This record gives sequence, C-alpha cells and structure tokens, in this order.
Amino acid sequence: MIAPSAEPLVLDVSGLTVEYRDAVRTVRAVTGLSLSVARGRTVALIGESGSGKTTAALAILGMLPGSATVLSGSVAVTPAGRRLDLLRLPRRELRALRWQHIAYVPQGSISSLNPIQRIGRHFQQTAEAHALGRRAAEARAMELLAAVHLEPRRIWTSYPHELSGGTRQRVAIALAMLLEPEVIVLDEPTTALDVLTQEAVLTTLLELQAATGVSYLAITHDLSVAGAVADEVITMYAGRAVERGTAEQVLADPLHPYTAGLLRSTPSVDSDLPVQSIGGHPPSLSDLPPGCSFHPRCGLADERCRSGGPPALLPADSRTVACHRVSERVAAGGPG
Ligand SMILES: Nc1ncnc2c1ncn2[C@@H]1O[C@H](COP(=O)(O)OP(=O)(O)OP(=O)(O)O)[C@@H](O)[C@H]1O
Ligand code: NI
Repeated sequence: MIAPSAEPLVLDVSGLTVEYRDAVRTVRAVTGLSLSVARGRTVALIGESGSGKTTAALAILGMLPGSATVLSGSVAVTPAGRRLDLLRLPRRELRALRWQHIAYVPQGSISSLNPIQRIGRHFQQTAEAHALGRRAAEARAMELLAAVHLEPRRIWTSYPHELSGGTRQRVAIALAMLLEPEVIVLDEPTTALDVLTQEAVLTTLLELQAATGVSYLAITHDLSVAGAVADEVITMYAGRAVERGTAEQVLADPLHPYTAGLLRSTPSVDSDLPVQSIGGHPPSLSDLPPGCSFHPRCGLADERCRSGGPPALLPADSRTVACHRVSERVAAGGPG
C-alpha cells in the first residue's frame, strides 16, 4: 500500500465510470477509476492514446461533452475540510467551483486560448466570472505571469498567436492559478514542445507547487513527464487503472506487464537497453476481449487471463496491481 500522505486530500475520486454513446455504439472509456490527490502532491495518469486519460480528466472537471454519461462514481474536492461532490452539484455551482477549487490546463494551449483576444482579456474574463475585481485580477495576473517567468506587461497585451508554444503553456498555467485553486488538472502539459522547453515548463510547475502547495493531476503518455513531476503514478489501460504506486516504484520497477512494456518502449537517458515497443494495439473499447483487456498483447498471459472478468486491483509489493500473474507470484512469495 502507498503510505498515506500526512497532507489532507484536495481531490477524491471514487469508482468513476464514463460512457460515450452515439447511434452506432457505446464506448466505456473509463471504468471504476479511483484516485486521490493530497495537498502539494502530484498524481500522474499514464497510458497510451485512447486509454481514457482525458475522459477521466473531463469527468473530474465536469466538462464532459453531451455524448458522455457518468454511469457511477463520485468526484469530490475538499477545500479546507469541506467536501463538495462535483457530480451532484447544479451546473451553475459547478462552474463557480471550477477555477476556484479545481482548474484545468487543457491539452494544446493554443486551442484553449481565444485567438482573437489579448492575453489580458483571458485573465479578466476568468476573474469576472468569479467576482474577482478588475484591479485585483490584473495585479494577481502580473504576479502569476512573473512567477511563470514571463514578462507580464508584454504578455498582457499579446495575442496568443504572437507567443511560442512554451510561452502559451506558461500563460495557460498562470491562468489556471488565477483563483488559487487547490488542484490543477494538467492534460499532456508538455506535448508538442521541444525537449528543453518541456524541461523548463516542468521545472516551473514544480516551483509553483513548492511556493503555493497547489496539487496536480497530470495526464501524460510520456513517462519522463510522470517521472519529473509525479509523487504517485497510475497506469491506465483500456479505461481501467492497472497499476498504482509511488512514482519510484511504478517507473523504476513496474509490476504490471503493461507498465513494464510502456517503460521498455520509452527511450531513457540512464539506460542502454534497446527501445522495444509493445506489440499489437490497444483493444477497441466498444468490443473488449474477455478476461484481462491486456492479455492479447501480454507475454505472460495464461488461460486465466483469457477468460472471465478483468483482474481486480490488488495489493502487491507495496502498491496495487490488476494482474493475475503478478498476484500469483506475490502470493507465492516470489521476487517482487
Ligand atoms: N467525444 C467522444 N465521443 C465518443 N468517443 C470518445 C469521445 N472522446 C473520446 N472518445 C473515446 O474514448 C476513448 C478514450 O479517449 P481519451 O481521449 O479519454 O483517451 P486518452 O487516454 O486521453 O488518449 P490521448 O492520449 O489520445 O489523448 C477512446 O476510445 C476515444 O475514441
Ligand atoms: Ni488525452
């Protein structure tokens, strides 16, 4: 088990299940996802494209499109010991809570910023929606833009297209901090940035966290991003969490064959091992294989993995793993 953090929880998600429906098919994009984030901590959701990471984020933020339904589960933000269940609040109240308690830096900051508005206007609009006065908002924006290492005055009057990708990402992060939320959801925070810019943005996120105690839920397919920022890592496969543990455990010594495969398919600066991609493809979410969803791609799969339901997330070697083979090995007292 993961040692419970001494810090209070700021986000508590339990049993989240989300479906997309259209005339032709039903896609269960997230199944039974539980996670919690403590103050000042970072949890990373990792997994290939289509594993359900963005859907989980949008459900947590109450921003799912109309074609999606939350079938079950709860999402609570817990500012100062209060518990606000986001899935049960009226839309208007939810909009107020967004930014104030939970904010979002969406994937691709260019699409999150309105191209015909100067950056300053973005801050003012967010402030207006939450009854933060114009002056106070501008003063706070100046501080935040400086805190993310931008030139506040120049940025304030710029249009999004005048800024580089890294700068826009910094603006999106500053904007997310405007109402001092307890937690920020970061969807692929460094995708499409060059390596040096990626590192600089991640360093800035860590600085902000150290300075303010903000928590992050970071969504990434990039294990090096998870390694750089996360305290805890959750691997998702076909909509389910399949491994959960501290970042050191999961990224240095993965137990689930899928996490191990992800790690082998990632080039690493500290390893000379050849990069080896996971064979095959993720399954179609509207037509999952029986048993463990990963079994068609898994070198360890046996009969049990191919039939019945998906394996449960069980404690194994100080973390939790959803894999029959790992559970057997741990039960037999084999090497972790
Ligand atoms: N608006 C939508 N309508 C129908 N299906 C959707 C919609 N958005 C996502 N999906 C489906 O839900 C599944 C999970 O997608 P999601 O975007 O949550 O994954 P992801 O892990 O964030 O992937 P990526 O790394 O590509 O962003 C996919 O099969 C996707 O096709
Ligand atoms: Ni995504």
